[in-house]
Amino acid sequence: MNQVGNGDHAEAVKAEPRRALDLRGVEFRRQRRVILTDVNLSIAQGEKWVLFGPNGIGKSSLVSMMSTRGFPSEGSVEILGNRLGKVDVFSYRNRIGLSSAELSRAFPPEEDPLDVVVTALTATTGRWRDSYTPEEYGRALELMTRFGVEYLRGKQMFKLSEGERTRILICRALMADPELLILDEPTTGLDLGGRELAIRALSRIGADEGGKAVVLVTHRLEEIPQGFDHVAIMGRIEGDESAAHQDAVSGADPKPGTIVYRGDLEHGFTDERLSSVFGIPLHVSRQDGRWSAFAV
Ligand SMILES: Nc1ncnc2c1ncn2[C@@H]1O[C@H](COP(=O)(O)OP(=O)(O)OP(=O)(O)O)[C@@H](O)[C@H]1O
Repeated sequence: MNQVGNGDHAEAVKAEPRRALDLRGVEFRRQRRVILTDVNLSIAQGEKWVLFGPNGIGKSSLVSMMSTRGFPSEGSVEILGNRLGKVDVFSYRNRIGLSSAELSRAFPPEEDPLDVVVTALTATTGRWRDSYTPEEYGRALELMTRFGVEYLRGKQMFKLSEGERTRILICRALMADPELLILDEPTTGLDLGGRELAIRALSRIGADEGGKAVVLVTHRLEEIPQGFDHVAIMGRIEGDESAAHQDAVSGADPKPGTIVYRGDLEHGFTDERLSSVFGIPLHVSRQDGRWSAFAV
């Protein structure tokens, strides 16, 4: 926490809230294709954001940068005050909780799920020479119990079902009580009961007044937990005339993705915007705090 003396008080009142994430003019290119362009997003500590968009728009590419695993081709990414590329990512990676399909492939196949959870404390994927205290293992088990997977202790990661793996990764993401929590499609592979339990747990995280910033990535409206009040909606960039893009984008490639709306969730999900993003007429509704959309 910032310590401010009396003389600094007026300054502190005027100061902007601390940024958990700050992306400016980000472009992401792979194999001469522009995947993302002109991405600008600022997330303050404590804010709960949904990153929403259709398949293949670049959500996971964005997550790779937000979680220090990818690097922008242009622009800047600042994470918890650390500029990507300027500060050693290992000095702050353990302050970021991440759950993603890409991360799930990083663990040794025979790793004990309990170790997958506890190793979040050192931001490592594999228990080498690190040792953890009984209290730390206790917390890992407590999380596994909360997500109904305590019975997986002592098993091997490669034998887990997709839904079990997903739950273990959510536990891992929460283990180090991170300042920035990034959950990329955290309900993938969960059955109806598992999905609803996960959404309930995520709603509690959304309602948490603490300083944790959360980014929840999804392409399903009905999986947005209550308590999340900001949304960044991704869509394809219109009129992509720049010379750089003409060079880089081949005829068959889709236009680059970008953020077409950022702000409060309430005003983000309109029929018009979602119809445009998905290219099909949609009607959006909200009942008992849960969102849904259907083609009309
Ligand atoms: N390393 C890479 N090399 C080439 N193309 C890539 C690479 N990584 C991603 N892409 C392409 O970039 C686009 C965006 O992919 P990304 O996985 O970020 O989308 P997404 O929004 O997360 O999709 P989904 O909702 O289907 O998971 C896709 O067309 C994908 O094929």
